[in-house]
Amino acid sequence: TSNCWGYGEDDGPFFWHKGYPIAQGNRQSPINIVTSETVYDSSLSPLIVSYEHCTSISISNNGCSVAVEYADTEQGPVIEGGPLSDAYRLKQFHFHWGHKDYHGSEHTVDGKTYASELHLVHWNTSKYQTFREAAAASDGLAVLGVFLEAGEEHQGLLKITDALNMVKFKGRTADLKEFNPKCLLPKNLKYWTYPGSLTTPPLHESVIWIVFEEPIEVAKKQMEKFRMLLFSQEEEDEKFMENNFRPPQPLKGRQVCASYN
Ligand SMILES: NS(=O)(=O)c1ccc(C(=O)N2CCN(Cc3ccccc3)C2)cc1
Ligand SMILES: [Zn+2]
Repeated sequence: TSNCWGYGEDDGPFFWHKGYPIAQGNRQSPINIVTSETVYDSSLSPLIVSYEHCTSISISNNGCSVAVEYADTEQGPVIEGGPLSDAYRLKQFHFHWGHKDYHGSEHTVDGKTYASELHLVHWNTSKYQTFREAAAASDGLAVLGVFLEAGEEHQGLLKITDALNMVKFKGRTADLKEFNPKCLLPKNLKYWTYPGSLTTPPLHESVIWIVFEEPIEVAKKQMEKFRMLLFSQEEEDEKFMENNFRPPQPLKGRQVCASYN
């Protein structure tokens, strides 16, 4: 899909509102999470992550990130509980990252930026027939956000970072079977949750965000492998894929709930 939007000086997040007016809507993502203003919500039940049956299909460079896709089957990996009233099935996960380790995440915490942010994208299969339909509905998607910071090598992520050289160019896809993303979640599943949007066009306000407080550690050399990916196709001028993050958007009166006190 040749997008007419990107992350450059002339097609980046500050221009997206021209093609997608919702960019200036009332529940846009990401946001800066001000921890002193989050509200502990004792009614939030524990998040239930059922990733046992994990049939990953492939890893692909879609020109704005690198994504691992999952089969759309009944017994696929699902999440429920927490702020969710229905079961949401995992469709794909992808990452956002910076030119250097000091920035790259989309959400920020008291202004702190992380090297990268992993998004596990799920859709409400109780209420909608397809991902595309759910992606346009106010309670259609639930995305888990995991912060990545530079530190120890992440064993679980090695299978992903070692596959990146197979999808260097935009439009490339490679097999990636049986990858279970449970290993990418932090030990502590304390989270913040708030109503938001897709952070890329079409920016639909259809996401219940669940952002884990605890980052996972990945090695600097693993982060560097993301930065050798390209936004561009094989024949085009080489444009390294980096800084593919949208900056924090206005909260517009929304409340961020904490799953813990
Ligand atoms: N960064 S993020 O987690 O917020 C995120 C970004 C993109 C997607 C995603 O898979 N798509 C966005 C919608 N698009 C398909 C589509 C649907 C309706 C209309 C047009 C196009 C694919 C999901 C989550
Ligand atoms: Zn994302």
